[in-house]
Amino acid sequence: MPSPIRFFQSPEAFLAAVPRPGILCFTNGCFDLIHPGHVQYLAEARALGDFLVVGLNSDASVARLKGPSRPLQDEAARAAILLGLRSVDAVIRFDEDTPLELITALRPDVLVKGGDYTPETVVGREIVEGRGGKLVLLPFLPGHSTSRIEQRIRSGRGVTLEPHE
Ligand SMILES: Nc1ncnc2c1ncn2[C@@H]1O[C@H](COP(=O)(O)OP(=O)(O)OP(=O)(O)O)[C@@H](O)[C@H]1O
Ligand SMILES: O=P(O)(O)O[C@@H]1O[C@H]([C@H](O)CO)[C@@H](O)[C@H](O)[C@@H]1O
Repeated sequence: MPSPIRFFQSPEAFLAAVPRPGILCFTNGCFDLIHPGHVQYLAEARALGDFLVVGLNSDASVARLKGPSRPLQDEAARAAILLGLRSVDAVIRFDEDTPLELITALRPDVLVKGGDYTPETVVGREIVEGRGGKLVLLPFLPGHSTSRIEQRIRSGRGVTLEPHE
């Protein structure tokens, strides 16, 4: 029996397919090259409720946000890798520059981002808190970023040759 489709192309498709869980947690991002910081924070995000939805930037959205060298993996691949994590229950693609429309439609109980953000820089915080939900910023795992991995690849220098900070 194939696993149920868990990569949705819109919030409407998700809402039509998935009964409202108890506590719905939501986070979003590009998730181009998954690293330990992603894995840790997504596991912690899932533990905040009963269901974790990840809003995933489309390829065009990532390119606008991170530059023409990105994404390094297309949205289908990025979604497949996220859905391979036990902590991720569903992925919803969004093509806009921000997940505001997605968050407005989804009405999550918990909005989650990593510690590289502040409450003032998290899109959707007012929507979620205005409906009685909460924003949670999870600890940032230092030394891990997709950009850093990309830089290593482009420089031809692996971790053993990386200048020590
Ligand atoms: N090291 C980390 N520890 C914890 N959370 C992280 C870490 N890096 C990114 N995140 C979180 O992962 C989500 C997706 O971020 P993103 O895909 O931009 O990762 P990134 O590694 O920062 O990528 P890039 O270097 O391209 O900006 C965001 O919510 C962000 O807060
Ligand atoms: O992967 P990123 O760059 O952490 O994800 C971005 O997050 C932005 C964030 O939600 C702002 O609070 C979002 O606007 C952007 O579209 C990316 O998802």
